[in-house]
Amino acid sequence: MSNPQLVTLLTDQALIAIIAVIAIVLIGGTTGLVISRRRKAELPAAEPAPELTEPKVGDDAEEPRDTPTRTLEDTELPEAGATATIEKPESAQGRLVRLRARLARSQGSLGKGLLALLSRDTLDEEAWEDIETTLITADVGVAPTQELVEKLRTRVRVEGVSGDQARTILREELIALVNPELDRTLKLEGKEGQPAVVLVVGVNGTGKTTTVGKLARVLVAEDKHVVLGAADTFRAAAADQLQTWGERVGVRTVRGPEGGDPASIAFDAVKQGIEEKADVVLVDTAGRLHTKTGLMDELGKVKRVIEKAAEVDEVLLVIDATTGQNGLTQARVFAEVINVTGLVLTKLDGTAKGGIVIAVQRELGVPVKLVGLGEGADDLAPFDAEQFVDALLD
Ligand SMILES: Nc1nc2c(ncn2[C@@H]2O[C@H](COP(=O)(O)OP(=O)(O)OP(=O)(O)O)[C@@H](O)[C@H]2O)c(=O)[nH]1
Repeated sequence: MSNPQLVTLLTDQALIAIIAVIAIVLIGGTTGLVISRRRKAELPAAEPAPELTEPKVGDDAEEPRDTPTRTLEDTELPEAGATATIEKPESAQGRLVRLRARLARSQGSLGKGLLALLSRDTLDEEAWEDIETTLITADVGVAPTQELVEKLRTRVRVEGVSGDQARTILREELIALVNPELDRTLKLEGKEGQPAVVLVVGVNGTGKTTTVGKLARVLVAEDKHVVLGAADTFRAAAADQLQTWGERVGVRTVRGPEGGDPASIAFDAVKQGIEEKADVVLVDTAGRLHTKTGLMDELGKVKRVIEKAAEVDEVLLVIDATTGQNGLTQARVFAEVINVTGLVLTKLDGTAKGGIVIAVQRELGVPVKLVGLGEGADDLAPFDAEQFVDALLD
């Protein structure tokens, strides 16, 4: 093969190879482009970047739910048969045994302190002064303290304090001071087939709503048909709180709009109680103590309006045992504006100053009928003078 022929042949072959390579590259590139276009078309359109703004005070933390929240007024009592969630409250007897230990724990230092002082070998003036101080510190009050010390002195002089004598003397004199003669039963017999009406009053935070809830449980445990009246319209959450207590034991709560007229809610609750042939209507009230006249107007009106439907059988004044003299002063104001028939001392578990039982009864001339010994649902017990003193000395 001559040289020029070889060059022509090479050029033709090279040309064919170059064309083939270009064709492959073109086909491959077009396919890649089509696939990549398709992929792009499948992706959702990019969202526009959100505008970032700083949250302001009052903004909702979440989007509001599109279903409206059910109002509590709509809540009905569970259907008969759907009672699985309804609790069975503890009986009064059961709770007394359990709570006595708690009372002894909180008040033990008072009783034991007194006993130790009284059992000293020599009961000199200093020892008697220490006894007085112990009693005053435990909120027994000045007059009852002096009275008790006088009686103890006389008995120790006459009977001596040997052996168990100190305990016996102290027990008897403390029981006398707490006064076992007082009638502490709750008046729960309504007139002429009507429900008994119990009005619960007291300063904010003393434990009124809790006491109404706990008392409902005591009554339900005694198979009583109870209706609750949420006439504390001052504190927004009070009616919800009461309704929750009621629902737990299958008891209806009559409530009104927030800030509504307490007297009209109390009246509606009593009317509901009459319609349902309830045994007891318990009415929770607000304890605003801004002015004595304001309080008198409000409680007076609640009572008067209820009495258009039924008699008020009990007015229970709730006192926080931890507030000492302050609580006593407030209690005095309530007793001046409404005829209190019984006292409830709450939070006795939170203080060693059980002497307030004695002071407050003396001060108001009204018996302590119930004591609160904890935040638990069944931590309310009927008050009993002997059991109280025994718990002090245990
Ligand atoms: N430790 C203890 N706490 C109690 C007792 N009774 C009530 N409390 C607590 O006291 C607080 C106030 O109780 P509430 O029942 O809300 O008081 P309230 O008097 O109704 O208050 P207002 O509705 O504001 O008038 C709550 O935290 C209760 O759990 C008790 O006997 N012992």
